[in-house]
Amino acid sequence: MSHFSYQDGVLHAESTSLPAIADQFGTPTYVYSKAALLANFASYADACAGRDALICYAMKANSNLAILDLLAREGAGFDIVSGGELLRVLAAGGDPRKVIFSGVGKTVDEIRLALSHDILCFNVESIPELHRINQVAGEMGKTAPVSLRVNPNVDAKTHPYIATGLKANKFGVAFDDALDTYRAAASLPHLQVVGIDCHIGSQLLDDAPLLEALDKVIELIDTLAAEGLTIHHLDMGGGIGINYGEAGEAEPVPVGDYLRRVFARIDAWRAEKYDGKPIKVAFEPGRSIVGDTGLLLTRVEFLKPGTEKNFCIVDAAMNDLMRPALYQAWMAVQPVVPHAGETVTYDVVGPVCESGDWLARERALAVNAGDLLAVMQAGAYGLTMSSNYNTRGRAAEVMVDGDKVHLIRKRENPADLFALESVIK
Ligand SMILES: Cc1ncc(COP(=O)(O)O)c(C=O)c1O
Ligand SMILES: N[C@@H](CCCC[NH3+])C(=O)O
Repeated sequence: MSHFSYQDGVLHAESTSLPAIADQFGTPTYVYSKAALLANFASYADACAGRDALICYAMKANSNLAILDLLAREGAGFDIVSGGELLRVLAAGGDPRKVIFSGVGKTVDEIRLALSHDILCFNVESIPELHRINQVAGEMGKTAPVSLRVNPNVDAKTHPYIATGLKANKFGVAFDDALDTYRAAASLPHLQVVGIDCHIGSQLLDDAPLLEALDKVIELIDTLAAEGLTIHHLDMGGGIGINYGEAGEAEPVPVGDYLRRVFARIDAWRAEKYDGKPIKVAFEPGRSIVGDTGLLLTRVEFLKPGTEKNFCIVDAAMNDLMRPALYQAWMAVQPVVPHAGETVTYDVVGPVCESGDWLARERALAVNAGDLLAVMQAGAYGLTMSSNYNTRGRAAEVMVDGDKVHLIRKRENPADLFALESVIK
């Protein structure tokens, strides 16, 4: 069920009208639905019920403290990629013992911070990183729990910029080198090998590549077991996509179906080959938790007809939502109050000084200056990837809960943007 719907001809988030939000908070503003967020998390949690499983929300998708707090209260763990993200988890009251630390370039300070909070494990991506973690753990008198992120060389069949599991990608340890890398990890005194991880890419609509990766990972666990190395947790990464509403776009696999297939394979393998030994299963979903829970509310500034193209110039821009500029991503744009009128084909663009500053191309819209538009499915990789380019403050963020609206991030004002700068005296 969508938590964004037209009621009496006006687009609402739950039971709150978007024009009321624009009046109160201005535009551009990210608008999230609390009910949608909880429903998405529940689709993971329900499929994991009764199992030794952990859902580590990949907070890079949307790291607003209000979102982290709501998910932590539902029992979520977190997949982090920086010390800053760990500090956000702590600020939101999340449990560091449910934190998995991913990423190819963890610094000494970040490793120290993570060890001081006893995180669940480090997903390690190279041998030099193993040595660095071993050294820091030794200096702190600790043992660091590690998993290796293996790169199963599976084609995720997604946009090349967001595929991560191929040999040519910077991520993970090559599958063929995994055994040696595990041996290296096991030989280091301040590391404890606990798990295995893989993440092959994002916005996957079909789970076949994920299951193919799982089969390869299971094969590797068997090889490791034959060497006396027991794996206690298996991390499937994230990657399940959402429907962005483009014509002809395939439906994403339902989360529950995917998880059930993962568990079925793991159960069959454990019974047949792994002597029924326990294994915790972790998932790192990002987009499928928050993607369809948010939209970007923007107002039309000008209509600019042209000989080759017509432009609908809005007050949101690539700095607010860079997915279209960065990946040529297709995002749905809906009028907040649809009205009869001439339909014209527009490129919906922002005020930033770049030709790449567009949010949508070739869209048929009946629209006037001053109208509100909603860029849909903007809850993931929206505000977290935004910037201050052109000294534009980041958008406000609000969370709707029924007919209540909570401001969860104030709009940045220009003075905030240069507050850290100083002129040379
Ligand atoms: C290591 C890791 N885990 C999880 C995710 C979350 O992916 P998604 O938002 O596609 O679920 C990402 C981003 O692609 C990632 O790099
Ligand atoms: N940022 C990407 C997804 C990549 C996820 C990072 N591993 C997007 O907006 O689609």
